[in-house]
Amino acid sequence: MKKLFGYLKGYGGPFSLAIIAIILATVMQLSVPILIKYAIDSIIGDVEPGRLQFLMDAFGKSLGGVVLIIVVMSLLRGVFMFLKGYLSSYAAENIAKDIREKLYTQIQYMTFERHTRKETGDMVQRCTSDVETIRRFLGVQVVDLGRIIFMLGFTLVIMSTLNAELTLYSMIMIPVLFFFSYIFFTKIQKTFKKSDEAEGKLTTVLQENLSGVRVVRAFGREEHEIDRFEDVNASHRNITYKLIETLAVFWASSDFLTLLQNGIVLVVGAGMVIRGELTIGTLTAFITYVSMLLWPVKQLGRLLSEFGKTTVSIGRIEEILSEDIEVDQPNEGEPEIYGNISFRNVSFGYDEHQRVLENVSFELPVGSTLGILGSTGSGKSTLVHLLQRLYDYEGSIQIDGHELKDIRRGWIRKKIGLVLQEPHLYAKTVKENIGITKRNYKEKEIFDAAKAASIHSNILTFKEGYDTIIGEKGVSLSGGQKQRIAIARTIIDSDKRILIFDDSLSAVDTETDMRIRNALKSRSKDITTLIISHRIATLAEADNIIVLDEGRIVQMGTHEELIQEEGLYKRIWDLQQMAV
Ligand SMILES: Nc1ncnc2c1ncn2[C@@H]1O[C@H](COP(=O)(O)OP(=O)(O)OP(=O)(O)O)[C@@H](O)[C@H]1O
Repeated sequence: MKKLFGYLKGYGGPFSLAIIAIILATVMQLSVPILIKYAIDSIIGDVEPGRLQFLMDAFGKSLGGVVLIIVVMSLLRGVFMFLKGYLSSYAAENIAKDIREKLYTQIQYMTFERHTRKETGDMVQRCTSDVETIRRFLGVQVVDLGRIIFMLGFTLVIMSTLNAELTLYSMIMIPVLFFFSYIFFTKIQKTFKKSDEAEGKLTTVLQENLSGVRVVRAFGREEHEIDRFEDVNASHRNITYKLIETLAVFWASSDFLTLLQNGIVLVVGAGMVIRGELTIGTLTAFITYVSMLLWPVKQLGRLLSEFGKTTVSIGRIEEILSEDIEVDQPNEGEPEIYGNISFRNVSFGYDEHQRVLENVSFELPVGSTLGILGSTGSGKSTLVHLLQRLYDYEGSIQIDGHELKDIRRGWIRKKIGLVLQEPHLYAKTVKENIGITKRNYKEKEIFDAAKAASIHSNILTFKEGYDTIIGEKGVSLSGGQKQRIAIARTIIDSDKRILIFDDSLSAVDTETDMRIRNALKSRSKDITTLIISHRIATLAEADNIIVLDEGRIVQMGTHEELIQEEGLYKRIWDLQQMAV
């Protein structure tokens, strides 16, 4: 509740005006039965107007005058309802926009560790459906709450002025209806949560399938994928069905209670009319007012159930907003980075029970190249993650003598260029993709980077050259072309003092691989480079090579040294030599 009102901050003005507008609309609505009573009793019939003498003074016995005023009031009600809709939507849309922005910013700064633990589909759902639930609640229900309270109070006052005894009869069902709504609200909350989770799972499966479509086709997993989707789809259907069923039971039962209440008033009221204790006009007004009285009670139930759903959504959003984010500490600085790297007894595990790196130590002077070889899962990418300060580590990692933990994350990442094996390219032009890190790259800089990455001549063969759009709406690139564009995108940035190629030359042939490495070397002699590769030819020219096995360095040396000693390096070298 506190959180919900927190969201309203800054939009109190439009919300208050919306509530005033809806109260005025309700006044117009509630006045109509009084006018009808007057018309029936005092204009058509011959009953003394009593408290309604003021109507007699204003309209005399003119039915036309009363009808006219009913029309005017209905029009005014329409105007006030429009204002309420306009103002509350304005506030709710802005609040939803604010929440989305907050979430997006949080996601940008959330620690990498938290990111890897979250399912993408679920996150997308929290940023869309859950925000939508809050928007709907604030845009419709909160303002309705003002109307409900006012309507309930005002209807009761009018009714009791007309006839206190019949008012009591009209209230019999109120506690029943309210209690019923409350139980329903408690029950439905869990189902709403389950429904949200099922929707999240559905989105996750869909998202995974779309992004992994090539793997699915390659392994002929279509049927398995369809089965998997059918499972989550069926479970989503079942939960939603149960939800709708429960809601239907609620609406039907509450309608029954309302009708029952109408019946009670009609029977008791008719008896009173027969006994001459009530006029027909008052009974007519009462029947209308009973519906008006029970509507807010029922709405209160609905509001409570929507509130249940909204609290679940708020909880899911707050869960993301309260996740750990990368926060700069006061001791973290922005020292000049040249590129001397030193790992001393570095150990790390994604969880406490399993070490992924164990006592890793090596020195990498500025401008030199380190080759990293190791079987899958041996910790190569993890080592690179640590260098980017994505995780905390044990031991010491120093860059130019500064402990990595004391260097601001944003600063060190600005200085380190990382090319992944499967880079993510944007659905933009080739030129925009290469120059993504800065807006104002000159064409020559883009061409030079592309040339160094051995992709320039390829790009020129595309239909629109550097202006060709990459991705679904444009050209489909091969794995090697993607890798080379990603290399060009990384090396164009002259701020980078350290370059990391995480198996990012795997999809290019040996010759292109060599051409790229030579071009990089001649571009800048003082950039420190780390190359992870399964291909010995890619690593052979490195100044130093480490071989990782289950997180430990098991061999270290130059290519010439390593092919002399027995071990993984020589075994792979021999195998690759044989293949050649
Ligand atoms: N985010 C993560 N959370 C938990 N465990 C992880 C995470 N990332 C990697 N691991 C585990 O850490 C170990 C090392 O993974 P890493 O990706 O560093 O290996 P790698 O040598 O780069 O492998 P590959 O050559 O296949 O890329 C593996 O056992 C892997 O399952």
